[in-house]
Amino acid sequence: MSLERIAVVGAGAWGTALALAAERAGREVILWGRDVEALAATRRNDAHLPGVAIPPAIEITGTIAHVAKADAILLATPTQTVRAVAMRLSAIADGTPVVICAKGLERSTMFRPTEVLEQALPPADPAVLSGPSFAVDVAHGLPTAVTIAASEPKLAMALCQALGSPSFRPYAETDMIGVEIGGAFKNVLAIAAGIVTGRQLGASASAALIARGFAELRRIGAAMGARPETLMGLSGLGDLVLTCSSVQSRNFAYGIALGRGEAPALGLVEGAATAPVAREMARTHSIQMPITEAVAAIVEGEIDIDEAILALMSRPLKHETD
Ligand SMILES: NC(=O)C1=CN([C@@H]2O[C@H](COP(=O)(O)OP(=O)(O)OC[C@H]3O[C@@H](n4cnc5c(N)ncnc54)[C@H](O)[C@@H]3O)[C@@H](O)[C@H]2O)C=CC1
Ligand SMILES: O=C(CO)COP(=O)(O)O
Repeated sequence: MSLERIAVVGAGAWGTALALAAERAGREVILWGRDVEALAATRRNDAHLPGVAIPPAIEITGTIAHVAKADAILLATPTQTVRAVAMRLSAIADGTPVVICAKGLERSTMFRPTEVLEQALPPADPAVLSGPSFAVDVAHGLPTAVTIAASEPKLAMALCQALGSPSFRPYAETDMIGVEIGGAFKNVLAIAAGIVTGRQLGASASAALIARGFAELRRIGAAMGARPETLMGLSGLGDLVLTCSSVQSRNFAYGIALGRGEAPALGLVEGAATAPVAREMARTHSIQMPITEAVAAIVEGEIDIDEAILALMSRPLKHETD
């Protein structure tokens, strides 16, 4: 299977970075977005990726019908918009592989984005791309590794071959549930890690948060049918470490602001939208996820931060691996 023409849907930070990665991999690239007149004229996305030039070989378009030319579509808009965008694609994408590049869970249904896609765009062949990868790093061609999962191994490998280059290394996987759960839950945990940093609770607390957060991720992954090895990989542990330790992460930065008692900056914070869904999912599966519960309660304004920290530290003592 050869995927020569790649369309990227969504011209924000991640969509633009992925278009650049695909172009570097030698593909013919179409970047579709809303309101892309300025982007097409200047070939710069200064709002999202300052200082990055978009090569002329990338076709920038606001006409969704152009996406129909593609052999595969990378869907890189925020999670809560995946359904609406997939419905727009339904008029043009007939069985074309669609790769979800968003990280989160749909608030209204608790669905993973590939489940949304299966419902909103039934002929699409869903796949998912996730892992530790800041758009700015990918845009600048810094070495990055991600996971691409599709239920059909040949499709996962064809997508890796289409997008892989010396600076962008995708690994093929078939466990879409594990890859999506890792990407969605690490954002919630990154908010918690940001709160720890913003509250100046110390490096020991940060490390404990990551380890106990990872325990929660493995528990919910097992309940949802993810393979444990997937969560040990790039889209689980890898992305958890990245976003729980870098101020470049919007989720981590949002948590820092909360921890400092400041008003968080406006912008896309997927973990804030996903936290209440993650909590609901944990409760539905009777999984103990106290950090996730605390983040959901904080972002929903149900509890204050000091109360949440005290509650976490005062839980009944237990065996570590229970
Ligand atoms: N920025 C990053 O470093 C990375 C982001 N992601 C994920 O990619 C997804 C998108 O994030 P970013 O690109 O960073 O966000 P962004 O805020 O930079 O861009 C979002 C883009 O989506 C567009 N958009 C929103 N609703 C739309 C709709 N209904 N139809 C068409 N376009 C719409 C906006 O106009 C904007 O261009 C998120 O789920 C995020 O978690 C994943 C890996 C890295
Ligand atoms: O998913 C990301 C890096 O892998 C980007 O994280 P933020 O959305 O927190 O910026």
